[in-house]
Amino acid sequence: MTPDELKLLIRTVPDFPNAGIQFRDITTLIGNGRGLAATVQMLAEAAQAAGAAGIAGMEARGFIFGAAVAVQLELPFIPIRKPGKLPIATIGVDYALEYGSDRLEIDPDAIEEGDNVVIVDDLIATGGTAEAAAKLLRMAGANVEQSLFVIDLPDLGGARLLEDNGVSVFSIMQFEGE
Ligand SMILES: O=P(O)(O)OC[C@H]1O[C@H](OP(=O)(O)OP(=O)(O)O)[C@H](O)[C@@H]1O
Ligand SMILES: Nc1ncnc2[nH]cnc12
Repeated sequence: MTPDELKLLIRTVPDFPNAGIQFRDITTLIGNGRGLAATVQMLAEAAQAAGAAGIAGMEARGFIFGAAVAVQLELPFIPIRKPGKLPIATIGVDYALEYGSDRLEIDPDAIEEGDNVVIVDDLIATGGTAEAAAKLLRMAGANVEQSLFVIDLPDLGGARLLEDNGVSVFSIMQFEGE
């Protein structure tokens, strides 16, 4: 399947979770087996090209794609979790969302110093989540140079924010001015 065909599998829901937000829902993409497989394949090829030694994914939607990419490449998966979920002393970063704020935490021992870790998530909007993830992974010793997304919303400037932080951005599809 092509990126344009995959884009047709995304469901857009207006005014969710707040008025004015066009919610790009991946439920309909992952509900299509061929679509899910093609998406994971594209992300895995990009992760391999970036020389990934590990894949990090953000709870919850980033777990779907990140874990699948890690399995495909036989690489470790590093879960970046919402607060209070890990049963150990964590390191964490607070961040702002398109519709609210949150916090991400990881196991500080999950990464070997200097490991090339690639970030995978379903969507980049303001980039706040991915910027926080990159900061956390770097605090834990990772080398973070590449991030991969199924969807980019360029109007919200997240990709630019990440590039300004030294993290390249790859996305399969974009929703711009629509
Ligand atoms: O670029 P940003 O403006 O930071 O937004 C993108 C983030 O928002 C969504 O996650 P959400 O926090 O809604 O959580 P979920 O994966 O648990 O649904 C999405 O999965 C990204 O992680
Ligand atoms: N517009 C949007 N659609 C789906 N997930 C999102 N996360 C942040 N903004 C989003």
